[in-house]
Amino acid sequence: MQILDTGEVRLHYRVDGDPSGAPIVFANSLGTDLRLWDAVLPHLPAGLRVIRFDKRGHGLSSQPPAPYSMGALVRDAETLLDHLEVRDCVFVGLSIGGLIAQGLAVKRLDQVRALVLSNTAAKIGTPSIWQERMDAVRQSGVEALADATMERWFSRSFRASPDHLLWRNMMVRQPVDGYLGCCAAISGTDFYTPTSGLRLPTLGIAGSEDGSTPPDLVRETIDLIPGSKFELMRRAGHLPCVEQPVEYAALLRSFLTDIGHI
Ligand SMILES: O=C(O)CC1=CCC(=O)O1
Repeated sequence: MQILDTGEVRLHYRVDGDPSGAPIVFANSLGTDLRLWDAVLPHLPAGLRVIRFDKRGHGLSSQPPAPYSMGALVRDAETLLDHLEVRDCVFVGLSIGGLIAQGLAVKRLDQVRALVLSNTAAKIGTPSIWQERMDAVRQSGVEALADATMERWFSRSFRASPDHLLWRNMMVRQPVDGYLGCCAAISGTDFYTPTSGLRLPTLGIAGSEDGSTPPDLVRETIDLIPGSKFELMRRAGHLPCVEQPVEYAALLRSFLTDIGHI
């Protein structure tokens, strides 16, 4: 377990794989921690330096009081990558992790050479949707959202298996400030204009049963970046890396090969 104290927040991160390999960085979604990628890692090509972290207010990172700004979340990733002396990484961001990915690519092209925008968009939801969620959490805690969230996160077939309950547990154990803080950051983010200016290899991944960022929404964002590629994972929800880790890793492998990262 490793911790970086940025002065604003203590960030929990993990580095696996080959310390001198080509870097790949994973940023997870609202209500999940870096274990989101556990099942994908064993299926990644050998020789990568694999970096994961818990964004502020999630997992084992510290919990500054809500609200957070997207600028702060991007700065956390930037500070961690500077600390680890990462240049030219492939940054894989899922959902809010994909917003962080877009913000970081706009700011630090020296750190990011390619993007994987998974189950994300340039703008996710509307301020009124996020306000409703924040009100519910303030009143009744994160658990109040859990059942509805499972329907957005997972396909019908995955929800029929008890495995999805582990992810429900992960979600309800996230600190209230972390959850609220990230809702506020998402609510205040519209990256359509900056993302339209990005020129770097990009892979978009969507899940056919994603109730949070449906395929058309993901595609609309991916199409903002010329030359990008889009993959639809069938029978998967918002977290295809959990439901279909082998297939998800295969998409990453093929993208990494295409761009000459491995
Ligand atoms: O909870 C959800 O609906 C899924 C989600 C939206 C943004 C994010 O990071 O996760």
